[in-house]
Amino acid sequence: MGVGVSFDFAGYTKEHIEEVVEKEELPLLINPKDMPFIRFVGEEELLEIERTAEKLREYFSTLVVVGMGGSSLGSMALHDALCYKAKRELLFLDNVDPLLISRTLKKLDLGKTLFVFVSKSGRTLETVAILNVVLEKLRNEVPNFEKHLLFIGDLGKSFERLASRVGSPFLPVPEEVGGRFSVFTSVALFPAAFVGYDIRTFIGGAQRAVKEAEVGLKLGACKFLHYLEGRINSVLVPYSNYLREFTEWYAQLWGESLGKDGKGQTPVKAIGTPSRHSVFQLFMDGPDDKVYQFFLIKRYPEDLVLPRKTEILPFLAGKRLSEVMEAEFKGALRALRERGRPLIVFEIPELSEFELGYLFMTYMIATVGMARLMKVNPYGQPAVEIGKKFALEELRKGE
Ligand SMILES: O=P(O)(O)OC[C@H]1O[C@](O)(CO)[C@@H](O)[C@@H]1O
Repeated sequence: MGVGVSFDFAGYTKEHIEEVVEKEELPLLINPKDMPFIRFVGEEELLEIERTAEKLREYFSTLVVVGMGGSSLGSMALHDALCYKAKRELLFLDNVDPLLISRTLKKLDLGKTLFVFVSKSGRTLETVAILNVVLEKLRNEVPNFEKHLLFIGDLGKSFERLASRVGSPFLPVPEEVGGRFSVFTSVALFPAAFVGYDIRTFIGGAQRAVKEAEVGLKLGACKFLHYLEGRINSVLVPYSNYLREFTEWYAQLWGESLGKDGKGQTPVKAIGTPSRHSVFQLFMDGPDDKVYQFFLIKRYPEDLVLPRKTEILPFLAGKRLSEVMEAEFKGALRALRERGRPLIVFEIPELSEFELGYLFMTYMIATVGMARLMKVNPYGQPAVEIGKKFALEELRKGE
């Protein structure tokens, strides 16, 4: 088990990257003060999450997670990758899009549905708006509506108070762990446990990544060197539809953590193989302003073999779809390499809890490492707050 990472430094040697890591003393960042997310949930808390999930699974077949940004993206990414083994339905409401909310609520069997509201601050506009719509509906349509609710958030904030007022369970998130770094807290662990994923193995993968923190730090250092060369875009190309949400999670992590003080590297998402037929022309022939991260799944949970005699392309006969995928992957790497484009390659043995834990944690470590090199604070998102304030002002007009 474990994720293989190889760097194709395009202009940099392995020694060069290691020199940056050493010179800037990045390994010193691996401590709970600089990286609060490496302090994993304790056994007691883990048991509480597991027990709550187990109990609620008896009554509910569907879980709807309502949360914005870091309060749902990690959970979504994990579920996207592991959905092939989910034992319950898991849905997400992460936008106030009226059509989305209305259609989702209409199709739910409310009697069998549990809603989990996730917000560290307990004040996020979108989450609170959806919460009120759902609450009203549950109050009108199901007996003991409070049994259909669970709240996750920071201790002492409004979600804890609301949970106690309505009599619903509440799971805390450590205050010092920011939303986009919270995938190893109740935020993502509870939904994962509810649908039947092995959250201990997921944490185990992350612990391995902390032990092998030099991988994450080198990832950060490598991307930083390319950033200095003018590579202001960071492209994620997973060869699997099931890592699409991982790229969304990554976009928040990389974007919100590093996009500060006029600096930043724009996260770009491009799923292999469809991206070959859309943006690859740009990747090959456009400006050299991107650093690429490719992800190959070595063993898919399900595979299909083509017939022994195929139409139109005879060389496909007897091949597995995963082989076609790998050929596409290798072809794309070779083409970009020949153009001198910088590549980082992840070989993921399989879509499993351990590998995902490793991947999430490696990227969080890389983010903090990169932030140190860029001299920005990876935590907080002051500029986001400005737009939030203006949106509230809009809503308060005419009060
Ligand atoms: O968990 P909360 O407080 O609802 O915040 C949701 C998201 O909003 C942000 O604060 C800003 O987008 C994110 O950093 C965070 O993950």
